[in-house]
Amino acid sequence: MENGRSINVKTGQASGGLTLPEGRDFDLIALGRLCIDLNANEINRPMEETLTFTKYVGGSPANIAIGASRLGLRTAFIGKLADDQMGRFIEGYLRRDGIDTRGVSTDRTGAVTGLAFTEIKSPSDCSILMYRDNVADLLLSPSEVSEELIARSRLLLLSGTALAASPSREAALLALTYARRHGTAVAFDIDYRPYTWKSPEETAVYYNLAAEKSDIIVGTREEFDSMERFEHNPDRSDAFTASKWFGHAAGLVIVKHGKAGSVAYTRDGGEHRAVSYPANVIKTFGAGDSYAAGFLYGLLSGWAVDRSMSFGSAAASIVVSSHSCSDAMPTVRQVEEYIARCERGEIVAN
Ligand SMILES: Nc1ncnc2c1ncn2[C@@H]1O[C@H](COP(=O)(O)OP(=O)(O)OP(=O)(O)O)[C@@H](O)[C@H]1O
Ligand SMILES: O=C(O)C[C@@H](O)[C@H](O)C(=O)CO
Repeated sequence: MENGRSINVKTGQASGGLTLPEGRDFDLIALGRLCIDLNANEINRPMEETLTFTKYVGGSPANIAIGASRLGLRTAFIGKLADDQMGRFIEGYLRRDGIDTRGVSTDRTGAVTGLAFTEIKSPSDCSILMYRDNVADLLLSPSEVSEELIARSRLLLLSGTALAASPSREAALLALTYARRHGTAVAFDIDYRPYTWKSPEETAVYYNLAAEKSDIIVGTREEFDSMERFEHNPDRSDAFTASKWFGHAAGLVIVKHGKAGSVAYTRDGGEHRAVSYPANVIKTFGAGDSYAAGFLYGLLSGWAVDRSMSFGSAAASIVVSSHSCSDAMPTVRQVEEYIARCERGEIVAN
């Protein structure tokens, strides 16, 4: 059965058997970094030749939270900001976007805001230069994680980079404990950023610890590979990956494959494949965050897995067709209009 651009290869329950709590004050609470993107204005050339940048709020979990809020989800954030102009810029942006920031604390030790300089050599050749020394986001401490906010939320979105260093690592693991204690669903976005970790072994150990307590795990094939260094999956099989996590708390495992689309496996045996929507791509990054926001919007709205994947895919096409990530996060109407335009053949991929 097809739903837009997703196909139920093996149908399970529409929701994949996943039950998200109802009757909470927040739909989604994100935990992780709040940073700044500096996207090159002179695109289609290396960063050595760029002179000017546009400043946006960045950080994968920040992008996802902004995307969720723009889609109408009641959204909160747990994180730590630098005590400087960048930190105040970010907090003001989140508040203006309707995101509850009472779980966001401010560092007083002189730590700084993480910067992501983005290089757009071509629509398909983009990279990110990240400055992450002494960043405030990794100083989030366990005592700054609000159990109450997590208990009042339907879903906790945990970004894997929060596990990269202490005390943020312990804060993230404590948030998972709170979520399990209060029946708050957990979506673990692997979000592997190599430069933030000391070794691949450390990455694998902590990612596996977090994933074992997660209901939904989403990542690229490469990100799942980084978690499987102690397993034998020579074919890099997505089905093998999913089956591993159904032996723990997971009910839903999504593997993203760039322009080729995505595949979702559910504990009840479902397998759903979604193709990407056409896009006039400016830059590829931001796809994962917008996909996650759109997909989680669908699940939290009670939609079936395949419909949620299709919606997330359309949101991703909108963001990769834009210069920014956070600013470009679409509303429901914008996603629906984009889908309609694609169905009328009005959008041609570059
Ligand atoms: N070039 C593209 N054109 C259209 N859709 C795309 C493109 N690249 C990615 N997408 C969509 O976005 C989804 C997630 O993209 P991807 O697999 O690149 O995740 P990611 O690597 O986490 O993204 P990011 O680059 O933001 O880190 C894909 O499943 C697809 O639906
Ligand atoms: O996640 C980061 O730190 C970088 C992001 O801010 C950037 O927008 C991106 O790469 C999104 O995928």
